[in-house]
Amino acid sequence: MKDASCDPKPPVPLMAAWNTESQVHLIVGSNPLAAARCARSLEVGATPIIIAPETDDMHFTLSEHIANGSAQWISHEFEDKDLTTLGREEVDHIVDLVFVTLGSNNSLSPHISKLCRRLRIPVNVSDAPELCSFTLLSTYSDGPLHIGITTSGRGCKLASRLRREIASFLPQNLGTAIDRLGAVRRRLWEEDSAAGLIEGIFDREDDDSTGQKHTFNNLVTEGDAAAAKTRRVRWLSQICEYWPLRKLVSITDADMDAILKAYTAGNDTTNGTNGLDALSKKGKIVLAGSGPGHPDLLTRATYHAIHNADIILADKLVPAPVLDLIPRRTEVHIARKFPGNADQAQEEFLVMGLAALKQGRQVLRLKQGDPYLYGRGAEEFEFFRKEGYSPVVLPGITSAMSASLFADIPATHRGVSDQVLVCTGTGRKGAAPNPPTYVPTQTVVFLMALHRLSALVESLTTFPAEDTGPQSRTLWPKETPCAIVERASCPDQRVIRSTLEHVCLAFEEAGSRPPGLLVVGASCHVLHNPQGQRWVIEEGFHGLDELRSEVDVVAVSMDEKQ
Ligand SMILES: O=C(O)CCc1c2[nH]c(c1CC(=O)O)Cc1[nH]c(c(CC(=O)O)c1CCC(=O)O)Cc1[nH]c(c(CC(=O)O)c1CCC(=O)O)Cc1[nH]c(c(CCC(=O)O)c1CC(=O)O)C2
Ligand SMILES: C[S@@+](CC[C@H](N)C(=O)[O-])C[C@H]1O[C@@H](n2cnc3c(N)ncnc32)[C@H](O)[C@@H]1O
Repeated sequence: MKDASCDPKPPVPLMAAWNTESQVHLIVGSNPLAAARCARSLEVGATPIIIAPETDDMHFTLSEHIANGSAQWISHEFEDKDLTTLGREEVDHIVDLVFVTLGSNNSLSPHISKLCRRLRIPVNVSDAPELCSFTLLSTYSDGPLHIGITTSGRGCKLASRLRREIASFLPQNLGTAIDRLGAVRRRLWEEDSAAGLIEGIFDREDDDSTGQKHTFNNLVTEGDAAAAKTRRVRWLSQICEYWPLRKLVSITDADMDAILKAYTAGNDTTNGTNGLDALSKKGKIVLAGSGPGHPDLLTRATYHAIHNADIILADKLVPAPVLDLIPRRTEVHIARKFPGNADQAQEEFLVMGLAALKQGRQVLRLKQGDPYLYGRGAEEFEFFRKEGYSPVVLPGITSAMSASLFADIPATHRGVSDQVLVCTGTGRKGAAPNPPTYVPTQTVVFLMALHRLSALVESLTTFPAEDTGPQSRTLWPKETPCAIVERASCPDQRVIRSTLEHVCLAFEEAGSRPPGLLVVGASCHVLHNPQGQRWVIEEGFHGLDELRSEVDVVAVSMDEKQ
């Protein structure tokens, strides 16, 4: 294999998964590698044709495939016309793919590679990356799920190790769960299409920026039965986005039906609890925040509460790695806080929490970030206090402050920013909140803002056309630095650094990766300045995991000293 460090060009990302069913694959050679290629072609539903002269050392599995008719053998040395005569009739007999297994020293290899490229036939030449127009992936499959790994010719053993490691992180039966969710999605799609509802609203909610008001919130006010169906589609996307994989794979058709019917059912709030009020043991409730995403940002108090609870009522945004810390036997419910259903889901949890308390159980109401910051924490506190159960409230690291930190944005910075404002980008019932006035030394953090980013940025930088009277606020200059921070503290954290002028386009091109927030103000460019570029996108954050392994290393070496 060639030393990759000498490659002149860095590898570019790959684009497609390929359906090779019924294709004709030409395999030049009869050695063990040819046998492996032949097996792979058969696995993906293609018909392999072996091109090799009469030989004594035909690999035995090739001989078997030829003998049982699954592969065809043309016993001659490769001829140019093989490429254009042995393929399927429907593609004018041109073969679909060519594997050359003769090695890079054989003069036929570059010749076949050149010919294939001219004929637009994908070609792979073993041990000669420069002669390949494609490389093979090390794949993991589970039903409809296919994960392919390539190191772009740098290390096939490493690729296969990575495949195994990634696969070992995935729960069993993920393929079946994907099938089940796919079937529900299709069903909803068909029902909604029949009702004439769906028009590009599947995963994104920023239609309001284009003025096309068939968004979710509009549907609420219309309140008709058909709108309910459209909402279910969005609920499904949220389940796929937020639920831990472990929970997703254990979901049954009945669970799915229950979730999707919940909207119309309205008062299905008990979820299995039956109000055994008479027990003498008094229940206790803890209301805790779980931090922005990474489990290491939990407080020790919340960690203990997780381990001591009999029942955990977790909000939808509570990060999956935090949910993974919950002991297996603990009863867990995840809020059905899907767009437009927040009040109902909230009510559902209050009823469940109270029922559990009356049974004398330890209840943990787990919220994301900090429980009091846009988390309805105080409402819940009041509710339970009135019922005679005052919660113990535990703070959590809020995304409002930590997301900017993890994106290297200092909320205040001497001479640049001397104040911080945290606000919501979406008001009650989806209303547009009053935009804050421009303060040059302020850092503003907008939560719940990205699904209506364009409208928000517009409101910061321009006055509405009809608003011609005296203005009580100053507009934010379009050159104001800003950043979108998504999935802060998680390995898939993403930061888009830009200015108010370009941020919407950047976000539109990048697509959303919820949850995320917008930070606006001069402090955004203190540590990273895009230097004239319209935007810069930074992917990934592993700081906390790296810290974790260093601590582990120290702990081990201390153990050894003892
Ligand atoms: O008022 C409404 O019914 C919904 C309007 C709406 C809001 N955010 C929004 C929407 C659109 C939507 O959810 O469809 C928009 C909204 N709601 C939410 C998110 C986060 C997400 O789904 O990714 C987002 C943002 C999505 C994005 O920007 O990409 C979810 C949300 N809203 C909220 C909470 C907290 C909670 O319910 O306990 C939660 C988290 C629930 C969970 O983890 O399960 C609460 C919320 N929603 C809202 C506010 C601002 C209220 C105000 O300023 O008066 C507040 C704060 C509050 O009630 O104290 C308004
Ligand atoms: C309803 S608010 C709850 C905030 C939470 N109580 C807190 O203190 O972080 C939800 C919003 O928090 C923000 N958010 C939560 N986690 C985040 C994360 N890891 N990265 C970026 N933004 C996040 C997003 O703006 C999301 O819309």
